[in-house]
Amino acid sequence: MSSAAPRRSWLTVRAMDVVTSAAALSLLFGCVGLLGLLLTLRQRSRMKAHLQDAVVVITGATSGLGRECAKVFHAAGAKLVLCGRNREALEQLARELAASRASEVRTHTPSTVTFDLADPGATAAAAAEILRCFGHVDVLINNAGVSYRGAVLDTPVDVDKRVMETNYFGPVALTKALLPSMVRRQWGHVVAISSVQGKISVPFRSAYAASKHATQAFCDCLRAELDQHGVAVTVLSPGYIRTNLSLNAIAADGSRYGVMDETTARGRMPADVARDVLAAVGRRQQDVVLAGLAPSAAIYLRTLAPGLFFRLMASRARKEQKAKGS
Ligand SMILES: NC(=O)C1=CN([C@@H]2O[C@H](COP(=O)(O)OP(=O)(O)OC[C@H]3O[C@@H](n4cnc5c(N)ncnc54)[C@H](OP(=O)(O)O)[C@@H]3O)[C@@H](O)[C@H]2O)C=CC1
Ligand SMILES: CCCCCCCCCCCCCCCC(=O)OCC(=O)COP(=O)(O)O
Repeated sequence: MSSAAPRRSWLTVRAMDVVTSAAALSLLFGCVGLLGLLLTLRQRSRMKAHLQDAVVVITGATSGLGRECAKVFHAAGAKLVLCGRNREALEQLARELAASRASEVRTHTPSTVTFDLADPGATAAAAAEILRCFGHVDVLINNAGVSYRGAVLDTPVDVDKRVMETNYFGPVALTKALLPSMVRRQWGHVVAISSVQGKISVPFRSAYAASKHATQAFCDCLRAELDQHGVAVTVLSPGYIRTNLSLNAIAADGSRYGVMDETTARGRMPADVARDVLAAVGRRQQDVVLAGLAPSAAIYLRTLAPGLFFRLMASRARKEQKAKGS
């Protein structure tokens, strides 16, 4: 007599195995997808919570990237302290932002603090004034900066110092003046608007590239030291942006360069870069390059094949020198 239990063929058993495995895999992928979605949603809501009502200080808010950062952080609900040298331009921007109704979130009337980052005597008083605006600082965005155009051979060291004062020593002094209050609260965020030229140096930008490399190095040390105090550090390294940077650049003889370079004119719109800055700050990212393929590849080339990178830069220097001569 044969058994009552139905006998399954080998093929049926394999097919059932495959179906079971596929179902398990789908469930697994589904769970991973759902987890990813939940994490993204949590990150977004944290990002919003992080910036809503956060006190955000922006240096160099009078023009270019700083001005656009002011707009996007204001629209995200941040309490802004706008810094710069031109009081009237800062107050005008604060009035414009206060009057704008382009946000769904609760917004705040910005405060302004006027000071020159290149004046070492001004920083302590400026930091105290910044702290008085809203009582503390959550995010310091060191954005103000000046570029430089010239050959090392033609440039007196005074010019190097001026660039370093604005791009490096000023922001370092301001950061140090605001850090104790962040450490006391075990919360804060220092952001540096560096440049692709903080990672690679291109000819005829010695003072500028040096100031941005110094910024990167300072921030990398700062990040390591302040992690234990709840203070985050973000270095953003943009490529060319369509601003007044080249117009305002310091020439080798110390004068204003005063030319809108083609590279600058063809750069990204500052409003787009500002949105990337907002996202990186919201996520408390550590190091972000905001540049296209060629500059990003050049950064890797500098590390992986330095000899080749240096040859390319030397040839670029010869070409530029020749073009200037003709
Ligand atoms: N444009 C570009 O291609 C790129 C720019 N960056 C960086 O972006 C940042 C912003 O520059 P960007 O918007 O392009 O250029 P802008 O020249 O348009 O803006 C520079 C800002 O810095 C301020 N500033 C300059 N010197 C001082 C100082 N001594 N004290 C206080 N504030 C000062 C200016 O204020 P004031 O009105 O008083 O002059 C201005 O608000 C800079 O750090 C720059 O290096 C990085 C990569 C590419
Ligand atoms: C494996 C292939 C590698 C290809 C490498 C090609 C090398 C290309 C060189 C690219 C140099 C990019 C320089 C970018 C500079 C830049 O974006 O700077 C941003 C600024 O801060 C602009 O300031 P500036 O005052 O110089 O206008």
